[in-house]
Amino acid sequence: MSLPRTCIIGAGSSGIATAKVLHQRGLPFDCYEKSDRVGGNWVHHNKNGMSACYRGLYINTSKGRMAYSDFPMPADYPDFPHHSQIAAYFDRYVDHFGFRGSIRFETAVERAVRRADGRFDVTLSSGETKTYDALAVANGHHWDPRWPEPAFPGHFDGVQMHAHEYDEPDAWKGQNVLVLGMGNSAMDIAVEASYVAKKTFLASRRGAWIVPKHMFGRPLDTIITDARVPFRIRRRIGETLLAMTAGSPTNYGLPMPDHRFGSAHPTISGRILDRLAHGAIEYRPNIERLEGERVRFVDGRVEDVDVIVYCTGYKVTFPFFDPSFVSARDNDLPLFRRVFHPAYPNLFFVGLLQPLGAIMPLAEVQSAWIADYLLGEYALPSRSEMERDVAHEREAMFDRYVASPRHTMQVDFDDYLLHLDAERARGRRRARDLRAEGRFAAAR
Ligand SMILES: NC(=O)C1=CN([C@@H]2O[C@H](COP(=O)(O)OP(=O)(O)OC[C@H]3O[C@@H](n4cnc5c(N)ncnc54)[C@H](OP(=O)(O)O)[C@@H]3O)[C@@H](O)[C@H]2O)C=CC1
Repeated sequence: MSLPRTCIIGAGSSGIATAKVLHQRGLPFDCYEKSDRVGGNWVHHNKNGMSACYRGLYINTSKGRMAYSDFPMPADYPDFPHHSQIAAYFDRYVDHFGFRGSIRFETAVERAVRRADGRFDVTLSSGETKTYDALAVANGHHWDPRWPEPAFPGHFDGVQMHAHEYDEPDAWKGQNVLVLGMGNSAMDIAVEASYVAKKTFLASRRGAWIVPKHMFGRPLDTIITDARVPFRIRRRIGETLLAMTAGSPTNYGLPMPDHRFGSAHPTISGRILDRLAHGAIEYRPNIERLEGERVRFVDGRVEDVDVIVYCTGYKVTFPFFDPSFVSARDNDLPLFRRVFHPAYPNLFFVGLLQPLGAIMPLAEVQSAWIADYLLGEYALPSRSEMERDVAHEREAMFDRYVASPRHTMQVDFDDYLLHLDAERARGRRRARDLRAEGRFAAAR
């Protein structure tokens, strides 16, 4: 039997992980990338127009935690590398494993349609249409800006921009800048603004537990990670450590979060608390309305503002699918262990998750799992079993996390790896049993 041929959409950090695994395991594939180079979000001024990378971007997960398992980051890289180092690392990864020739650059997938026989017709920006046995979607989820919905009432005479457009703060010299949001974009942009702007305001609709990049001289993401320790214990340790170091967010003029530590995507910044403590950034609650050159906040205060930067997150979008086939309303796309679509077993999503940790090593293991499946070494559970598993996982996630479109695909890094390992082993046993019963082909 000939091996199935896969189309990989995107050569960012997830797409190249899939390409590398399929390449190494002898599975045929083509990877399409809109840009002229690999690296996706980590390529500053990426030609594909999709990168959210700004000049001063440093990753907030440590290099040991974000590297692929068999390709460490250079020893002379700092703990939290600059985007240029990360993009160079991805480039070297592709050349080291020798699969650049299977990536077609400056070629976008414009349409992907599942045929009656289950295969995919993929239409490219070149005008060609090619047919594939399987489709791996790795088009990223930090490129389609989410603006406040509904927009704030009133009108604003200054500049309004989304974090996705932000590059550097130089033009804000002498201006009043308002940064909205409590995620990592807001932290970085408010800090950068605070060095040049006349005044920098940070506003949000809820508080956050802001964690530093280091603790005890070690990257924070290497501490309290053991998946064998129950989450409630890890959470308590995290809360205790935070209380002993930064203390209450209210010490910095920030609101008390309406949730416990670990119930929101982590906000990581080694600098924001200092800038708040220096008075270089002032906190405000959410915007109530825009009033020309001023902004009114929900606590009734009004400030003169020249620039508003909406750091309000991103939409999960698949422009190549008909929305009636697959779409993620409010960023929600239920998937079996964040990879397999229960209704379409030859449709995979890679890196479509928000870990407490880095995506890259998870994308690598997801790809190995996909390769197991394509090679017939792994058999999926039945559709109803997958749906039950998905429902169970979602219930736990929605129970733990603050209700928000940013919390629809959260995973704990180490727990996820552990669970995926266990599922791969279960699927190998299923494949063996089905093969013994002579039913394996039907299952695929
Ligand atoms: N240095 C690094 O490595 C960086 C990494 N990142 C990563 O990129 C991803 C995206 O981060 P980011 O861009 O910060 O987006 P996030 O989705 O993480 O955060 C969006 C923020 O905007 C708020 N928000 C959304 N809609 C509204 C609204 N209508 N009114 C008021 N507030 C609103 C959210 O509040 P609520 O919680 O209430 O929904 C939240 O505080 C994350 O994975 C992040 O970790 C980003 C920047 C730097």
